[in-house]
Amino acid sequence: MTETETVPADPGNLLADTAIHVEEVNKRYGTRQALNGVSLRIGRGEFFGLLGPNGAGKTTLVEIMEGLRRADSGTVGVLGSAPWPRNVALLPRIGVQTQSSAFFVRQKAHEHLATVAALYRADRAAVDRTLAAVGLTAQRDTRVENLSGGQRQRLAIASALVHDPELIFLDEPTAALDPQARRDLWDVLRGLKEAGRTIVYTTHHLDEAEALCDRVAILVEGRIAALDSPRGLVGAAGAPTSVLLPPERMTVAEASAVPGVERASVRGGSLVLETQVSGQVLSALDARGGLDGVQTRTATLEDVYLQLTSTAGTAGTAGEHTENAANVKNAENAENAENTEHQA
Ligand SMILES: Nc1ncnc2c1ncn2[C@@H]1O[C@H](COP(=O)(O)OP(=O)(O)OP(=O)(O)O)[C@@H](O)[C@H]1O
Repeated sequence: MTETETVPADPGNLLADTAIHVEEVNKRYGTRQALNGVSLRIGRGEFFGLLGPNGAGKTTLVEIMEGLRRADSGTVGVLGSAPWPRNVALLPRIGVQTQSSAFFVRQKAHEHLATVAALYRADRAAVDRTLAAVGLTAQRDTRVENLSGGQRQRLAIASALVHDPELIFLDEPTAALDPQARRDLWDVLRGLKEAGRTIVYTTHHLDEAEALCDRVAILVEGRIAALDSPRGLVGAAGAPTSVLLPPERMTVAEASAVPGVERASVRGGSLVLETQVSGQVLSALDARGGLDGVQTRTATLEDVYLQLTSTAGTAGTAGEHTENAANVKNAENAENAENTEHQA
C-alpha cells in the first residue's frame, strides 16, 4: 500500500471503539527514516501517552494523525475517517495544542479564545468556562503578548479545548508550567477523560505519563519499542526495587549477603540494596536492627524508559518514588494478594 487516503476494512466492528488506527505507517525525510512501520490502535475514551527521545518520531506521528502531514505509506484512520488529504469535517471534532501554537497577540486572553471559538462555531459561554478550567480567569483581560510563558501555554491548551472536541492532541502541555499549574492541569485532563474524551499526550515527563495515561507507546528511532499500560511496562521489565539504608548500618559485603539482595552499593550517601523480593529483604533488615531510616524506591516508568532508550539525558525529570519502608511492605503485601487473585 502506498497511500493513506483509505480507512481500513472493519469486519469485526473493532473501529466503533477505535479513535485512531495506524497501520504500518512509514515516513522518510530525505535519508532519515522518521517512522518505520508504526502500527497502533487508540481506543475511544483512552488517555494515550506518546514517549520517546528527541528525534524519535513523535511529532511526525502525531502530525500524520492530525492530518497535517502525509505518510509515505500505511493506513491511518481518525474517528472513522482518513485525516489525509486535509479532512475539514474532522476539524471540529479534534483539538490540537502544539509547542508552537499561534496566538492573536494583540487581543486580550478572552478575545483570543472567543476568536478561536467562533472559528469552530462554538458556544461563547465556553470561553469563560475554558479560561476557568485552565486557571486563566484572572488573566481574562490581559493582552496575550503580556501573558507569561506558562500562561500562554495554558491559553494554547484552552484553544485546543474550547470547542469541546472528542479527540484532543496535547504536545508537552506542561513544559512551561509551574508545579501547581501542572497539577491543576492534571485535574483538568482527568476531568476530560471522565467525560469520555480521547487524549493523545506527548510528554518527556515520565511521572506524568505514569500518573495520567491508560497506555503509553515508547517510540525509539521511528519504531514502537514498547506499548502497554505504565504498570504493565514496569511489571514486564522486572526492574528491581531499591532498598536504601544509612551507610553505617552495615558494610556493602554484609548487605550483599542478605538473602534476596541482587546487588549492593553506596550511592548518594545511602547504602542501596537492589532486590526483586523487597518484602523478604525488609523482613531480614527488620530482624537485624529495625526499619528506622530504611526507605524503598520501587521501579518506575522512568527506569523502563531508560532501559529501552539507553540514551542519557533524553528522559524527563521524574522524581524518585521513594517511600517509607513500612508502607511499602504493606503495599507489597496487598499487591501480592491482588496478583494471587488474578492468577486464581
Ligand atoms: N520537516 C523535516 N525535514 C527533515 N527532517 C525532519 C523534519 N521533521 C522531522 N525531521 C527529522 O525526523 C526525525 C523525527 O523528528 P520528530 O520531530 O518527529 O521527532 P520527535 O520525537 O517529535 O522529537 P522531539 O522530542 O525533539 O520533539 C528527526 O530526526 C528529525 O530531525
